[in-house]
Amino acid sequence: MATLKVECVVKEKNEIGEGPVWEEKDGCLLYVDIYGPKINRWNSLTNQIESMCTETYVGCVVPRRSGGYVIGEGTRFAAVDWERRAITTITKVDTEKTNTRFNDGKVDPAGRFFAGTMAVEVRPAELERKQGSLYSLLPDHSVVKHFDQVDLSNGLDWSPDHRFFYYVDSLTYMVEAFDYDIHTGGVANRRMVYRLEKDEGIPDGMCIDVEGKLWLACYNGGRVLRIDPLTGTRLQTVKMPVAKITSCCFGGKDYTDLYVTSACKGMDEESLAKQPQAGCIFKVSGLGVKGIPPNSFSG
Ligand SMILES: O=C(O)[C@H](O)[C@@H](O)[C@H](O)[C@H](O)CO
Ligand SMILES: [Zn+2]
Repeated sequence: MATLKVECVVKEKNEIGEGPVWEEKDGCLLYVDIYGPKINRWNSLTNQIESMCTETYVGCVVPRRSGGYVIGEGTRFAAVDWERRAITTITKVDTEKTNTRFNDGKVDPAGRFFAGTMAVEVRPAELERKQGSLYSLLPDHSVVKHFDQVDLSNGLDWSPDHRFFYYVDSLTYMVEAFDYDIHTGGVANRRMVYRLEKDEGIPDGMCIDVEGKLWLACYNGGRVLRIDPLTGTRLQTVKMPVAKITSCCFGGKDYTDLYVTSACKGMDEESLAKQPQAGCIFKVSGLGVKGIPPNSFSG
């Protein structure tokens, strides 16, 4: 059995590091700093970081099958030409709202880009409630609104057999499941999977492994949890060296390493001194489990 190891690999701090995605072809980790606002790309072989500023808060970035990326930025879905460092609007959401922004997002196994919105925070986790919605951007660039009344749209992923969609609205302190129809891209039959315990903090980003178990980043909880969504039980707790853990994805050789993002926004000097790695990105190895390669937006 491999031994568990937690290493700080990206030492450049993010205000809110989020949305990690492994790019196998170049051995790179793609992620955003929501408040940078920036899209970043860390090369695991050279240890170099390439960055690109966005106009406003950027919640998520995903690869695009035809090249480049798609982002959920402010209230628009936009296309990124990484070589040219150019961003063009695809379409807007939340057009009737004035104070929302995209947060976490991910591509489903059929190439649809799912991303949710939330009210812009006054302080971390302090915001006008019920302002968010969950959307998907389809290959023809039309948008589906799946539901509204969301407080803080966050982690999402699909079961390996595509039958379930797992979702976090952070302020519910739960992980929830829906039945998923991979043919229509529709979600139905919402129910609770796991409720966080007090010291586990606020549920944030998450990803799934090949065994269909969820890896959940716990903001203010300083840990990542492995949860069995079918039984609703916590299988494992991985303690991290900083409290504000925001998201995770599998990457590296055969997708056996878990890359974990964190934040430092809103921390005072005293807690920053105690947690000098807040905002950095960590690699957890030796978990003995594999992740699933990320999907690319097909439009
Ligand atoms: O990373 C995110 O998803 C949010 O945009 C952040 O603001 C925090 O994680 C949130 O405040 C904690 O719940
Ligand atoms: Zn998040």
